[in-house]
Amino acid sequence: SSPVSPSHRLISSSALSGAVCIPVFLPLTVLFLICVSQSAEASVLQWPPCLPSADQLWDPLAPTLLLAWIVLHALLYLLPLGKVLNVYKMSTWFWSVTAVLLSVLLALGAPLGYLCELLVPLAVSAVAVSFLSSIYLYVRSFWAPSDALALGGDTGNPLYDFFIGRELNPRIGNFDLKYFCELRPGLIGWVVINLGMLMKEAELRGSPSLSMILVNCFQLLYVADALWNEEAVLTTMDIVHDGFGFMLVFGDLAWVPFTYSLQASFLVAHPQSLSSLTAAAIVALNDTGYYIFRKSNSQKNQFRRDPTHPSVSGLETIATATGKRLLVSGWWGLVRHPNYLGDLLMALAWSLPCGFSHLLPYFYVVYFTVLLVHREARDERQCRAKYGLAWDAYCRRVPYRIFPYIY
Ligand SMILES: NC(=O)C1=CN([C@@H]2O[C@H](COP(=O)(O)OP(=O)(O)OC[C@H]3O[C@@H](n4cnc5c(N)ncnc54)[C@H](OP(=O)(O)O)[C@@H]3O)[C@@H](O)[C@H]2O)C=CC1
Ligand SMILES: CC(C)=CCC[C@@H](C)[C@H]1CC=C2C3=C(CC[C@@]21C)[C@@]1(C)CC[C@H](O)C(C)(C)[C@@H]1CC3
Repeated sequence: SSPVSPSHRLISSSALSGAVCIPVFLPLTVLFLICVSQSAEASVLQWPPCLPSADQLWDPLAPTLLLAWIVLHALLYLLPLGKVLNVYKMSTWFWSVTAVLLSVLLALGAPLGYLCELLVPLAVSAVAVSFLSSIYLYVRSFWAPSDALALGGDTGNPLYDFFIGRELNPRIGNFDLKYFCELRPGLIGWVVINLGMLMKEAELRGSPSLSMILVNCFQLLYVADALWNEEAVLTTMDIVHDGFGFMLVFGDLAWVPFTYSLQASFLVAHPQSLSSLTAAAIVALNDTGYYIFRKSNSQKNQFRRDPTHPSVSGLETIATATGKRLLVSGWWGLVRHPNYLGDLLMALAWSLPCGFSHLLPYFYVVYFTVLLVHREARDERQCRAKYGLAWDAYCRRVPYRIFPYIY
């Protein structure tokens, strides 16, 4: 007789091999990319590939700083301040606390530029914390009731379930682990690493370059926007559908801070000169991307919260069998994912200050295009299953997915 429970689903061999290879391949990719960004050649195509030597991997200061950083954010999250939505703590105020703390540290002369030397051991520590946290999440999921498990995260295959995550929203009391990790230590850590690179450049060359200032400002705007609009993260696929396993833990704690900061890390060792005119054009591109990203996300969020609100009540919609309506005019009538379009324009603007001499600063644009195209296909499948014929009607009415007249 088969020991497979009825809730267990069959997984393809390609999905299983992905779940086995990715936890090895992605951490190595992070170390490789940091190493390339700091090497003189900065070539991603160099053979043999650039990897840190064994003695570069470890510095006892790195895990100490990382754990202190995570604990600081957990304590700030636990403070009884800020609005609570369901069990989620909205704490925009806490962004200002972090900013004040950082300013005090800088005023006291904290050598933030030293983060540049610590990048590799910090990334190794973040990978170790990701593995340990994912093991904890996997084990504790066996005590969770079956309705707390993510669809698709309970296949019965330990490797796959460890990777995808069994439990949907693991919590310790009211402390939601997924929501905490998605928006706090990694995302804010990314901004701090950028700032460290800016300080390092100032130490080396007397002042930060225009390229470095642009990269820091663009990415700070992106992170501040995410924290300012933190309610919106509650409706993303990651929070609503995906289990909290290695993929998301590693994505939040290691991938985001250490690969999203590659442009800043590249600029420390590879200074670029930028004319004011080029800088102005890049700022215009980033602002256009941000405008599309913010307006389209806010339009959908407002419509989902209150379709009778004056800012969205005049928009054309189609009805679906679920009772929910779909927007077919405004931003969501331009393409089916206007928010991805804005995000991709910003991604390009973050790379352009690094010039055209190297591929590495464009890693983020390439990775992000692949991620969003894959995500769009996944969302499309879920929406078709949810809305059926109404979704097909929406697709006929708005034929392009991300880029008008192209894709
Ligand atoms: N920087 C990064 O690394 C990443 C950034 N992002 C960004 O995160 C943001 C959120 O992205 P994501 O969670 O993927 O998805 P979206 O915010 O695009 O949400 C998709 C959902 O919106 C609803 N929807 C789709 N079309 C319509 C319509 N016409 N009218 C009304 N509702 C509609 C559907 O849900 P329902 O109908 O159930 O409400 C659908 O499932 C994006 O801006 C993206 O760019 C995402 C991933 C990584
Ligand atoms: C290769 C790999 C490990 C992929 C894992 C994917 C994750 C890195 C991303 C999945 C969805 C994300 C979101 C954001 C960051 C990256 C991850 C975690 C996000 C927090 C960035 C800021 C945005 O404003 C956002 C809040 C909309 C966004 C939500 C999704």
